[in-house]
Amino acid sequence: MSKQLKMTYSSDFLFKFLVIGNAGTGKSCLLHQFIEKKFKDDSNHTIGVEFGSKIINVGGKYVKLQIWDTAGQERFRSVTRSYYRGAAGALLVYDITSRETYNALTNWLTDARMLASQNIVIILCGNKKDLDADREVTFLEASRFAQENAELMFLETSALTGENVEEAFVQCARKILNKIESGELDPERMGSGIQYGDAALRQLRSPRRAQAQSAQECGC
Ligand SMILES: Nc1nc2c(ncn2[C@@H]2O[C@H](COP(=O)(O)OP(=O)(O)OP(=O)(O)O)[C@@H](O)[C@H]2O)c(=O)[nH]1
Repeated sequence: MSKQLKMTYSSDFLFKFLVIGNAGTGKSCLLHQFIEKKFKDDSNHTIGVEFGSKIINVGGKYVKLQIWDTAGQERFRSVTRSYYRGAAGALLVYDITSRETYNALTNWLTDARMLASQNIVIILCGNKKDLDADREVTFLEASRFAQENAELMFLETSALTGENVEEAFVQCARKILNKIESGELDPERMGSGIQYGDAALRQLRSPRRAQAQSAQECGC
């Protein structure tokens, strides 16, 4: 199968992802930039949740990300919280030009670990990196925050220029894959937020089919 076809039709894993953080930090724009490779310049507040999906190649494995972009506004919190369950990964977004969005990170982290899973893999994204002149949160303090909070991964991103957007999703997916490979995460555990994709299922099924065929052939 050609690489292009495999990208279109097959995946080894499916990961459920969340994008969380205060309203106006650029969550919908990050998702749009990731999927469409374009800046969404007419972005309105998200009502409840929106959905996007994309297949990425991580170290030779094809991973389908199913991404829930949640509304940051408090009035939607009860709806958005109901989508956290069983998420394997999350982008936790603040706006580098707004200290208020940075100060809210601890609450978002607590929610994610309580409602999704204690093992959820989170990457902290300081978005609007292009607005450096208006910066209210330094790179250094956010790096320290990330280190002090169970070693979150951390990147500054720009949904406007696209800088580090793909990297954020890929780094998060790579960490989940590493945890699967090391046995720390079990895709078969209920609520892991991970499923085998169609390519992996074909591989899992084919040895059995081969066994059944050889049993038939030998008549036992
Ligand atoms: N300069 C700049 N502006 C951005 C960037 N990302 C988003 N914005 C702007 O920030 C505003 C909010 O972006 P959204 O993506 O709608 O924010 P959100 O976090 O999804 O907001 P809610 O849906 O209310 O939670 C919009 O006016 C975007 O144009 C960025 O990287 N750079």
